[in-house]
Amino acid sequence: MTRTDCIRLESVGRNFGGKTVLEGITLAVNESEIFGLLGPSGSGKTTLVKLIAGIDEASAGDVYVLGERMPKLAQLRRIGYMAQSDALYAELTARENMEFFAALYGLAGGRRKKRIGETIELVGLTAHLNRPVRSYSGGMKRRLSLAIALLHEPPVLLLDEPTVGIDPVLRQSIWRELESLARSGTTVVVTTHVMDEADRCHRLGLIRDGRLIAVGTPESMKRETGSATIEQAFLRYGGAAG
Ligand SMILES: Nc1ncnc2c1ncn2[C@@H]1O[C@H](COP(=O)(O)OP(=O)(O)OP(=O)(O)O)[C@@H](O)[C@H]1O
Repeated sequence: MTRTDCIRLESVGRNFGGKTVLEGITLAVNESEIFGLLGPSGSGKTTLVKLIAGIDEASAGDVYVLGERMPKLAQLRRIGYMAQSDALYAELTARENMEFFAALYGLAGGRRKKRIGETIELVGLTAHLNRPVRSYSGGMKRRLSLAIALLHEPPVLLLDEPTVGIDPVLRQSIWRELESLARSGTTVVVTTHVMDEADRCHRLGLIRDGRLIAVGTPESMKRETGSATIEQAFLRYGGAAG
């Protein structure tokens, strides 16, 4: 099957002050792929996702999403981004939050209503739609943030630890949805610490100390390192912290 690059990073680096957080990242993510970023805490996963989302700008190299050099404001409508810390309005209800973001993404009328209903259902919050977000638990806020990232059916989904604080049953249904979205053409980049989630990704990028130390399918990574699990493969590639 011929597939095109959806996200392309060329020699990307990011420094904060004198500190190098990402260095020499070259990577292509295909259309319709679920690509997982795996790495220890502080290895640079969030920074990389923010560069792809166009929320932050690379200090070196180039980032392209759907052929456009990032950052680019007009890409907002083509990207669904779920940050690690929830960007929600606590005093507004879930519905009001969703209405706000739907308007920002240019969703109107019947489509807006339909998408709010569909995405809130997916994350299991339909019964809580009219409650103010300040009364939500941490896991409920994560779920609402995920629903918002999915609202406008973006061709590119960037999810930073989307299932933290979400129970295993709901986590399964969210993964099934991500797989179904990918089958219908959505490109998904997801950061995770959860090894069984890593196994569900089509390909993985292992990050350590701001560098991409390996890229491949979960199976090829296990085979190449003679490992039974992704965790073991990661350690054999040199992913151990410290
Ligand atoms: N705005 C910033 N200014 C200075 N340093 C930063 C900034 N943002 C990130 N960093 C540093 O960059 C490094 C990578 O952080 P990042 O959040 O990308 O890691 P991560 O792999 O996503 O970690 P975690 O899994 O804990 O979320 C860390 O050392 C962090 O302190």
